[in-house]
Amino acid sequence: EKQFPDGFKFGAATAAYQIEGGWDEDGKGLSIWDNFVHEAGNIVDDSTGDVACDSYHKYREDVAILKDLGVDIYRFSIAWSRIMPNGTPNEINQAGIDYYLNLIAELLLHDIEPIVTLYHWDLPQYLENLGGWLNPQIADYFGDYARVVFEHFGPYVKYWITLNEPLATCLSGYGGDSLAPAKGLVGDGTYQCAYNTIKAHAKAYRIYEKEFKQEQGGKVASNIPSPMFYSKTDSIEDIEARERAFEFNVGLYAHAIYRGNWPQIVIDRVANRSKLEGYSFSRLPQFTQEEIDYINGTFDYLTLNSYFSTIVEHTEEAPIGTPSIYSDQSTLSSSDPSWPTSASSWLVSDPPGIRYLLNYIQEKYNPGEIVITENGWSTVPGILNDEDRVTYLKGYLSNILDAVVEDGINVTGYTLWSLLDNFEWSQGYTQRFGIVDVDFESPNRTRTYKSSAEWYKRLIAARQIVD
Ligand SMILES: CCCCCCCCCCCCC/C=C/[C@@H](O)[C@@H](N)CO[C@@H]1O[C@H](CO)[C@H](O)[C@H](O)[C@H]1O
Repeated sequence: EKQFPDGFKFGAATAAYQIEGGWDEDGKGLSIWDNFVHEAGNIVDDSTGDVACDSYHKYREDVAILKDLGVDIYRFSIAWSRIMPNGTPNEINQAGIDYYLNLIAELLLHDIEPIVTLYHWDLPQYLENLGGWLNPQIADYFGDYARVVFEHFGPYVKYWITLNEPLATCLSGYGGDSLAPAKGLVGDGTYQCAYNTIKAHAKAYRIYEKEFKQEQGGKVASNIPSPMFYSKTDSIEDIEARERAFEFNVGLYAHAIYRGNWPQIVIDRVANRSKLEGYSFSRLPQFTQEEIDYINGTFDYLTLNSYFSTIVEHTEEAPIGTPSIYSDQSTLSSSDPSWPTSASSWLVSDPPGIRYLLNYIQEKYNPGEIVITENGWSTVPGILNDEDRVTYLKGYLSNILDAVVEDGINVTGYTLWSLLDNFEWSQGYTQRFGIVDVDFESPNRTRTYKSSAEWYKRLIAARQIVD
């Protein structure tokens, strides 16, 4: 049997808003998610993350579970407004700092390495009032936040992720309305947000590089979510459509960091359509040469979230009308009917896709090291015997193993999404991604292993795919 290499690290992932609760405790400030969930109609089951898994109080129990599973790494995020209530450095909340120091200490005590995300979608509301990710100064605010994080936690953390899935923030939060702050600015907002998130990431990277790296010796990267994109046919049109889909969804956030500037196809198409729409400038902001040089190369590794595959085909150019990133992109996406479906409309299982994708990403960005920071499966609530999740994970991990052993891709870690059932954003508690069930009806938020947790524990112990 093929073995995962010795240095390969297994783990699990969570995010602050989805598990912590304690939304207004001990001096924490409000985030855009605290406000979004309290507005009726935004979350399908009208639930909130006010308590969620109550990990703010139960983190020791979470770490005990991680220890029992035998993981090497745990990916979690810091809630910006828990340590800086309004997002600015003029007020630091010591109780928030202590919470994360205690969590990290508990992890290290059990030989579990933290991998820490600075921003997993919970922007301090005060910064949103200033324009959020559309405010050109947000990179400076993020830089100040990053500095506080590195100062306090840097001695204990070696792997940093600046922003989780900027694609989701920009496309669904500012371009669309399914994530907070639901701005719905599909033609302009997505690009301005992308521009600012890239500059914020680069700022944090450069601060670390200049002020902390020598002493702390850690690695910093942004986060890239990507499905495997297949072209529907071998026609030139569909192959080009597949490239466009990749560049408009992945390249928009990765190209400037790994190769310099936006992808050329995005520059050309948005400029062209903007002109036809009557704009005197491109809706895609331009990087100056100085910005390109500052951003290019701001990575020490690559973190990849990947769950599914999609089939892309060319579609006729949309008539000039309301500006939209979708018309700029001009592609259609579909699924293969043979791919098993989950409780989430977008999540289908295509295990070989992850191996193709890893090869594609390696060739395109040559990042040196890749950590898969999210991959997982959703079910409806209440299922402890989650055989479909085990089948999915087995297929994906087996293909990841082949990518490492057969293809020589330097994937050094894997943090499964998710350790616990948790608050699944606008889907509330209707979709469950945990390998550990959480009883959201009980005040104790009782945790119970699913079959997948038992299976993952055996896999980690064996360091090979197990039945
Ligand atoms: C990555 C998307 C590229 C778009 C390519 C077009 C293909 C069309 C299909 C559209 C589906 C879009 C919905 C995608 C959603 C996921 O990528 C997103 N939910 C992943 O975010 C992480 O998901 C976890 C489980 O949902 C978890 O909630 C975590 O917090 C997120 O980081």
